[in-house]
Amino acid sequence: MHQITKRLQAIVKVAVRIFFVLGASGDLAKKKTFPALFNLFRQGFLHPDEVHIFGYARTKISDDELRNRIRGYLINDKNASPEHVEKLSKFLELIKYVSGSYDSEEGFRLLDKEISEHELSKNSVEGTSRRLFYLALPPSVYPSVCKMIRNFCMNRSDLGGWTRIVVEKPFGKDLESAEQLSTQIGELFEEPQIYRIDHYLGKELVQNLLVLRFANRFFLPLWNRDNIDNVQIVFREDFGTDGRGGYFDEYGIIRDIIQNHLLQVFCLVAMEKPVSLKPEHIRDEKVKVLQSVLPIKDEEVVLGQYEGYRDDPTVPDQSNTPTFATLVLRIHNERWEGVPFVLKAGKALNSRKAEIRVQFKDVPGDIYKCKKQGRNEFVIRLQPSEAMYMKLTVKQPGLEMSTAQSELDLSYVQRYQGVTIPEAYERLILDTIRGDQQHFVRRDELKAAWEIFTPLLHRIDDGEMKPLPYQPGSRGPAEADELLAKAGYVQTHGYKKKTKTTLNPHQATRQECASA
Ligand SMILES: NC(=O)C1=CN([C@@H]2O[C@H](COP(=O)(O)OP(=O)(O)OC[C@H]3O[C@@H](n4cnc5c(N)ncnc54)[C@H](OP(=O)(O)O)[C@@H]3O)[C@@H](O)[C@H]2O)C=CC1
Ligand SMILES: O=C1O[C@H](COP(=O)(O)O)[C@@H](O)[C@H](O)[C@H]1O
Repeated sequence: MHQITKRLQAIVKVAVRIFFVLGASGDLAKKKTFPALFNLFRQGFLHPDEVHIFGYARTKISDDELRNRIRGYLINDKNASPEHVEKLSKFLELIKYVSGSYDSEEGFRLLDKEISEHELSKNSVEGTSRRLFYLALPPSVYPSVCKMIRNFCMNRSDLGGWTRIVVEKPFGKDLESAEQLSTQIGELFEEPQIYRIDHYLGKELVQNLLVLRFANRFFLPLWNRDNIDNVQIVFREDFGTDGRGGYFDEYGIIRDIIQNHLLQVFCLVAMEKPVSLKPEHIRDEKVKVLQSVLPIKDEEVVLGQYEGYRDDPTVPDQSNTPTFATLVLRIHNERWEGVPFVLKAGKALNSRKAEIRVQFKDVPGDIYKCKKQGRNEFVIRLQPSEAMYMKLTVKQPGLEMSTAQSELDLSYVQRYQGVTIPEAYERLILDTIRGDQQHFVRRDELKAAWEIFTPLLHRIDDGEMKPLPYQPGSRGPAEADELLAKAGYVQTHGYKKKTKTTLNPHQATRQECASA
């Protein structure tokens, strides 16, 4: 009886949440992890009486030195109100730093001792806190870190609480290494404790994809091979490897962006309707569509490397690593047979943009000769300036009966004025606290993703496929545009999307008519 009461007390009291940012001295921690935690704190999702944050890394610094390193990423000129400053100083007080290695008991025992002290100081029962370990670390140290957590830092599950780990991409380098990593981690933690984060799944418009597809009658009958000619999923950055050349050269653009971020978006665009919104039902459908992807053909791949990439001292002089790739995925199923999905990603290009472009087939029985105007397209811009718009043919306003391309435009900045769109990491960290794995990658999903790309990656690693040089600031190799055209994409010439003015719609129409 006494034992039961004690357990009940523990469960009732258990509210303490502890975040561990392992690799706290690194780039991701300061730019993304701590800012996301701060934003959650500011908005009241993390309560100062319940939460504590530990940074952990080998670098020998004090609590204050860590706080000073991250402070600049939590405040800026536009956001320095007295209220913000006060919240920031309260948040920084919650952070402590422990230094230790990633493969020895000492540091992790010290961490556990600190947690116990904290639990007791919060009048909670030792071992009962909810512990979230964020591995902001190179994947090479995941196995040893997970072992240390398992051996020395777990909550006592029979007393309540939980332990979860968040692991960052890249999860492995190919099918074999990813499976090996999954097995190593899987021997230490159950799948529901493992959160494989892909921050593209936390982006507002990526989260909107299933809503768009399955909550709108418009799209249900159109979303298939009968109506859609081709789909592009594009990521462009207008800067190079930016001090991360050493990391990047080991992975390349396919492992850095396409195998994870773009493939996740691809799944949401192409998968079938899940049985329900339960995370497992959604992830089941993602796995199915990945398993239906046909082997990638060499002639449907264009690789590039920007000129100057190898000037980075951390990049080998003979590097064969692509910084750009365009490739075609084809799905062998009833919905998508014959529809090319063109995935394109590149660094040091002419703009920074991520978008999905669904191009529809030509109108049959084209009495308006609108084929020459260009095809209908549905574009979902993930960033910058979230938007979705449909390019369509309309009557040109005026006395003449002529047609023109125009757009139905939902730009978030205009439609949702004053609404702050949360950062991807913020949303995903909140999911980990809530125990919602919908927007995280399941082990079998990861395996299916690597199955698609491993043969191609091995041919590139072996030097059998070579990247073409391209000018920084360009669109990438011209061959990529040729591949796109071969895949069936028809460029609309002479159309430019109109940005909205502040005029009311009536005035705008009159002005356009006047100038027409
Ligand atoms: N930076 C980014 O924008 C993004 C990063 N990621 C992923 O997040 C993870 C962390 O990335 P990032 O912060 O950039 O990485 P860093 O290179 O900055 O490494 C993070 C920390 O890990 C420790 N570390 C670095 N190299 C080693 C090593 N060889 N062995 C042991 N410890 C090491 C260092 O801490 P110390 O020496 O103090 O122990 C370092 O501060 C990676 O998996 C990366 O792929 C994912 C998306 C974006
Ligand atoms: O994971 C990564 O993503 C970033 C791009 O993220 P975004 O949210 O700014 O689009 C990329 O720069 C980096 O190379 C890659 O590792």
